[in-house]
Amino acid sequence: MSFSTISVIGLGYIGLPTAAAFASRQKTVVGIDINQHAVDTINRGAIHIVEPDLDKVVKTAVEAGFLRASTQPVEADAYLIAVPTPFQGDHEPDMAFVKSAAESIAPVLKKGALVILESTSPVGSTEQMAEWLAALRPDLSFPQQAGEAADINVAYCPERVLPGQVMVELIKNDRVIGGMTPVCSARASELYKIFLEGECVVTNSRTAEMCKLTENSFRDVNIAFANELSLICADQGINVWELIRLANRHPRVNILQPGPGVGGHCIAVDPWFIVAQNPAQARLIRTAREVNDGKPHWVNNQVKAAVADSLAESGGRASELKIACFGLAFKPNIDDLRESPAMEITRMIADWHSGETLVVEPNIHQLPKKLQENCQLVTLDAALQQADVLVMLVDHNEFKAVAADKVQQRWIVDTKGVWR
Ligand SMILES: NC(=O)C1=CN([C@@H]2O[C@H](COP(=O)(O)OP(=O)(O)OC[C@H]3O[C@@H](n4cnc5c(N)ncnc54)[C@H](O)[C@@H]3O)[C@@H](O)[C@H]2O)C=CC1
Ligand SMILES: CC(=O)N[C@@H]1[C@@H](OP(=O)(O)OP(=O)(O)OC[C@H]2O[C@@H](n3ccc(=O)[nH]c3=O)[C@H](O)[C@@H]2O)O[C@H](C(=O)O)[C@@H](O)[C@@H]1O
Repeated sequence: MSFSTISVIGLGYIGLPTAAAFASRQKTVVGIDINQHAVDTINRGAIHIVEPDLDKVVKTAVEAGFLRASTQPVEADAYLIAVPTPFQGDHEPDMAFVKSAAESIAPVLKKGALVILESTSPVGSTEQMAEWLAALRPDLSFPQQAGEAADINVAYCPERVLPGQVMVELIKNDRVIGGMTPVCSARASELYKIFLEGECVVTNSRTAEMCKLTENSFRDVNIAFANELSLICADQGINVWELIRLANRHPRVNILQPGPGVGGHCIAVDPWFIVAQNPAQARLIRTAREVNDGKPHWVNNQVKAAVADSLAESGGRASELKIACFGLAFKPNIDDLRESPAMEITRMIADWHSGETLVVEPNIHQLPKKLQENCQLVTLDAALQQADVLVMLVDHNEFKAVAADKVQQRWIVDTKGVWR
């Protein structure tokens, strides 16, 4: 059965680009979201999130009548679920959004439909989702009971696009396709081939779930290695950036970059899904999370030490000393402040520092609420002129463009090796 109507459930950073990609290939796409503002914005041909080039694709698709958004699920040939999968409590996966998305489409499911879970999920989630659907639709057969002959096909197809490059990677990346049966995989591959230039690589749903978690855990563990090195080097009086540059000259060594910690809502979250399901085995993955989560506290202590040294030297008062934090985003050259270690560090500093805390973030126009009370958003030049202690948190291009010899301050805590 071909796909005339495709419905994407959850129109955020993943769902909206995916919906727009199908619509740009002249498929009728109905995007569903519980957020009325998102739905209204999309129906106006605009977007409610920041991602390069997404606005143009959405505008064209909406104007051409291929994409519309709604809060009400509709009958479709294929459903792609891209709702949040955060953690709760002691880093346990929270599957409530996936459950309610499944419950919302169950009444409109028709024989022959394909349901794909795209949300990053613990192993076994796709089978669980199929159970939820089956319980609500006893009139239809599902792969867990009927195998290849099922009325409904179900697959897990994780997304691996890099924020900031979504519109390119969505089309070009290879895609892991984890069907609950080979027929489910074949239909899911057929669906993605509508816009995909990368390859569809077929496996089962549990392996596909683990594959997504593995990719992000691999990166987290490798960043933790770099972050651990930065702590060791600080104690040993070694420049960690030079050290990594030298070590990476080895043909089989490729160390990532240390920083203020790991941010965003994926790499700092997904490894916990492996730990939650495999607490005894996932020792390295847990430790990597702890190393990366510990880095903001270490940076905060470095800033405290720099302030103490600066005051000891100048004999000045803490309340007269200005600290400038450079960058708030969770990584360079974006405006996304969610789960950002730079934000966390700035907030910690502003909490204990009795003098002014200046913030430079070229990608925003207003400080987030949490910082409005005791921080001040200033320009790069103003911060460089006024501050006594500099804290480099994000290697935005604007900061890298400032030559190190133009930075006069003696007290610099540089988590990205930009000026030190
Ligand atoms: N953002 C990223 O870079 C990547 C995210 N992922 C994964 O994709 C999934 C979605 O992430 P994002 O798009 O970033 O989240 P998001 O928060 O940007 O968007 C999720 C959307 O789902 C909507 N929603 C929540 N419950 C709903 C329901 N029951 N029915 C309809 N809509 C509902 C929300 O209102 C929101 O608009 C997560 O599992 C995430 O881990 C995977 C790869 C990359
Ligand atoms: C394995 C992998 O590269 N996963 C990607 C990742 O996107 P995300 O933007 O979160 O990743 P990122 O660029 O590594 O940044 C994560 C965090 O790690 C930090 N970071 C990154 C690289 C590095 O050498 N050092 C470092 O400290 C960044 O500053 C940031 O705070 O997670 C995405 C996701 O799953 O949401 C995934 O789709 C992307 O492909």
